[in-house]
Amino acid sequence: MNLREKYRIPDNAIITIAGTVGVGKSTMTKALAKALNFRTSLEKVDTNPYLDKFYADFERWSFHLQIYFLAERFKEQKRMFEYGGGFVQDRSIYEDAHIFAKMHFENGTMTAVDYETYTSLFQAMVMTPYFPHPDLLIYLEGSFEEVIKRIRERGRPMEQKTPVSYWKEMYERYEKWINEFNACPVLRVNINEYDIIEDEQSIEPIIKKAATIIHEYYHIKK
Ligand SMILES: Nc1ncnc2c1ncn2[C@@H]1O[C@H](COP(=O)(O)OP(=O)(O)O)[C@@H](O)[C@H]1O
Ligand SMILES: Nc1ncnc2c1ncn2[C@H]1C[C@H](O)[C@@H](COP(=O)(O)O)O1
Repeated sequence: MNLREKYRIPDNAIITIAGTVGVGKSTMTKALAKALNFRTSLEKVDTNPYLDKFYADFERWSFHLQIYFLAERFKEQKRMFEYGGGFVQDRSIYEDAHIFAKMHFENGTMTAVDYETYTSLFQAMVMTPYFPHPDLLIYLEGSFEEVIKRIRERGRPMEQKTPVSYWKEMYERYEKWINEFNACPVLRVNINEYDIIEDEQSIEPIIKKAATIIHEYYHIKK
């Protein structure tokens, strides 16, 4: 019996992993999908045609990048729906709009017209009754120092060149965002609570808590 069966997580569930850059979403996505025998929906960084350009010049490329991410995540949403669920997704579509696009607009690195265009497209695509929200959003959180350490150790060149103040602002925006987020049920997990790199079993208590929230949610929805 796998952990999905043991904790009676529906085989059509969609679980999204959220959190700031470097906190451990991709690592958790892969480990959780493996433990549940689910598919993954991963954020592809290496093939993103705008990401390097964006980090070199926010003002020039922020709109292009947001449109690209929106399209990619929407296509992934469609793929998950077509498979009938059973996915763990690396980052939610909500973070694109409510963290990244908003931050660049408020910092003047996305124009008001571009932000308005982006927001109206996001709302038309996502904020509708037809858009299937995840069954659970697992929010990963840890200290800012640990997040920075992980970004440094991972060593993506464009992220190394970005000032620490950028990551600090994003970290603070994430904390505020998750306190107000209510589009679907949330499980908050501190990154000190598990170590799936050293100990695969440490994911089981997280699955147990996830199952409890999903069961409560299904019960309420009935
Ligand atoms: N539980 C963990 N313990 C130690 N290091 C971790 C853990 N999870 C992730 N990492 C490391 O932190 C870095 C960022 O992780 P990643 O999953 O790529 O984050 P994200 O997808 O949130 O940007 C990677 O180098 C990864 O190996
Ligand atoms: N919507 C986004 N806008 C700007 N930058 C973004 C967005 N989504 C992801 N990113 C960046 C941040 C990182 O450099 C890479 C991958 O994110 P990660 O949290 O490491 O998975 O893309």
